Amino acid sequence: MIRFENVSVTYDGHTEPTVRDIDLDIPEGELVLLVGPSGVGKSTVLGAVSGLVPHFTGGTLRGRVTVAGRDTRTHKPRELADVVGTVGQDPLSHFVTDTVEDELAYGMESLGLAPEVMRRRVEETLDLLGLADLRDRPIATLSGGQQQRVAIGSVLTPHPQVLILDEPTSALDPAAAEEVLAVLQRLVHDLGTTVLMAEHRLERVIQYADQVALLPSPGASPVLGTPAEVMAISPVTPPVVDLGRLAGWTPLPLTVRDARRRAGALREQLETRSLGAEKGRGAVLDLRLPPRGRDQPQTTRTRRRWFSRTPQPAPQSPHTAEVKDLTVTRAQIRALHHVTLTIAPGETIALMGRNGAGKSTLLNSLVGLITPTDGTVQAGGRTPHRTPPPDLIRHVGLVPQEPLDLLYADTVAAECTAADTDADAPPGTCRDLVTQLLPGVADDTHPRDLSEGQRLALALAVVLTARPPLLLLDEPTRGLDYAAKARLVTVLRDLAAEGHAIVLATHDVELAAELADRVVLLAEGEVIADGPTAEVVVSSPSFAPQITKILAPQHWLTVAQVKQALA
Ligand SMILES: Nc1ncnc2c1ncn2[C@@H]1O[C@H](COP(=O)(O)OP(=O)(O)OP(=O)(O)O)[C@@H](O)[C@H]1O
Ligand SMILES: Nc1ncnc2c1ncn2[C@@H]1O[C@H](COP(=O)(O)OP(=O)(O)OP(=O)(O)O)[C@@H](O)[C@H]1O
Repeated sequence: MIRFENVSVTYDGHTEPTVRDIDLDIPEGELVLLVGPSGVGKSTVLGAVSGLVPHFTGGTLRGRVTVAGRDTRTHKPRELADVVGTVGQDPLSHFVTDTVEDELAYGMESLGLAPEVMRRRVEETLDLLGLADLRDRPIATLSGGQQQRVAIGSVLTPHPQVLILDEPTSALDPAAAEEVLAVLQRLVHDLGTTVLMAEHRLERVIQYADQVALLPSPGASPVLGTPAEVMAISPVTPPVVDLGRLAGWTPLPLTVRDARRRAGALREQLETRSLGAEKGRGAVLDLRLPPRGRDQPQTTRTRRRWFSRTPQPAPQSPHTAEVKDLTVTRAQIRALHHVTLTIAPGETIALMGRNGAGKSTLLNSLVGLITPTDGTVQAGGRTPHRTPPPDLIRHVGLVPQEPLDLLYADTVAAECTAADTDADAPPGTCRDLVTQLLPGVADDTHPRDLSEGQRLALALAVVLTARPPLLLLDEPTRGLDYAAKARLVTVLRDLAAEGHAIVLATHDVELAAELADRVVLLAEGEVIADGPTAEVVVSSPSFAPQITKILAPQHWLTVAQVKQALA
């Protein structure tokens, strides 16, 4: 159904091809997962199928890509629209209409489907993707995850033979991600739809894949095989596979269920190693990194420091930020309701909860982009929405869900120079941070042409240049591979050790397990849980990481903890 014959893509201004000599044959009715490190060319491969590469991106495509027999070099994306449905990494750039229902119908209208068919499919899709309550909503008022669901729904309604999805679950909460993947699997099984999907969070998707195509490194040929075959050699692997490797299990488990069946001996071993732990529980609290609260002596940290200067302390309050009784109503929609929260220096908080729960609204309130309807917000002793941005960036910085919202310059180098100037930081500060986060980002690249992961690294570096004592990150692992995520974790831990408070809104349960001291769970705009990570995630099946599920009833969170216990 999809065939690549000796395909190379060279973007304008690049001397070397981004992807090289790709031969790939994807049969009809299969769900194939495209995996590989950040920036390796996954979006480029997907774009070559939908025709966006090279028709919209520019550059040169050599070789031949055919979809359902049509050559994508001679057929523009418009001429493939009856066969291929595409969801890219940025749903907002897709939308052509203003409301949810219109958007779901749009693709079918362009194909001239009968009104009664359109009506039925819109209703089906609203139900399948949990969008019925939002049907009349303007798209601009939806949360990131709600928009991603609409974007997926809008390509499903015309029932294309081929679906091309670039990180379709990146903004979805864990339960919504499962729902969307189950819908895709049903299309594959019942309608014979062919799905090619790139996704970094393998823990969410690997069990749905018939085959996995791995791009191991830039310019290398793809390796196609069963999920188990590819995971055995892949540089990117989910926690369940990492645990399998650590425990020496063959074949490697791909699902929590597989791993639980094998985990008996490991659990026993861990039980005996977790000295002092009460029976039936692991030593998770003992083994976690020492709490990074403000009482921790900073001298215990030996890791290299990221910044030569220490962050400015909050002037009056012992807290970095305080939210009291905050209510935010936006266009008659109650986004937050009586939220009270204090954030201490050195603390890392994961803000979790379903799509639309109010996470971004809370972060935006802390950075002054939203004015409270009721209640108060203080950050660094200031009231954010009344503080001029040049002053505020030294107290609180937000890396938004869409990093491009923060980037204005034409090149990476110009963006970094501007960030150094705005923050009054030594020249080169921002550029060094970009390199540390994601090596290999070229100075003269336009931020728009960076891969998703590279853009995030740049936006994070821009914000960190001002060394704000309060750092806010909205869904920071979108587009990041496991290695980039590990580097992000290191950076954030170092910042926390220096006294920066960090709040991440995230659906990435593995990241929360790895990094957060504390989890605040929001539901429909209210705080429904606030406590130590181990307690909050372990008691919630949706938000528990893979290792917790595999080793329950013991309370382990990450492979690193298990490794440390076995050492
Ligand atoms: N339109 C473009 N012009 C120039 N370079 C581009 C363009 N699009 C992508 N690139 C470059 O090609 C490389 C591969 O990018 P691509 O987005 O395909 O990677 P990816 O594997 O999808 O990354 P991620 O996992 O971070 O989304 C990157 O170095 C990127 O900077
Ligand atoms: N501009 C807006 N106007 C009206 N309502 C809005 C607006 N932006 C967001 N909302 C609504 O406010 C609620 C909270 O949205 P918010 O973006 O804070 O959720 P979230 O928890 O960050 O979601 P996600 O996980 O999907 O990013 C949702 O019901 C959303 O639809």
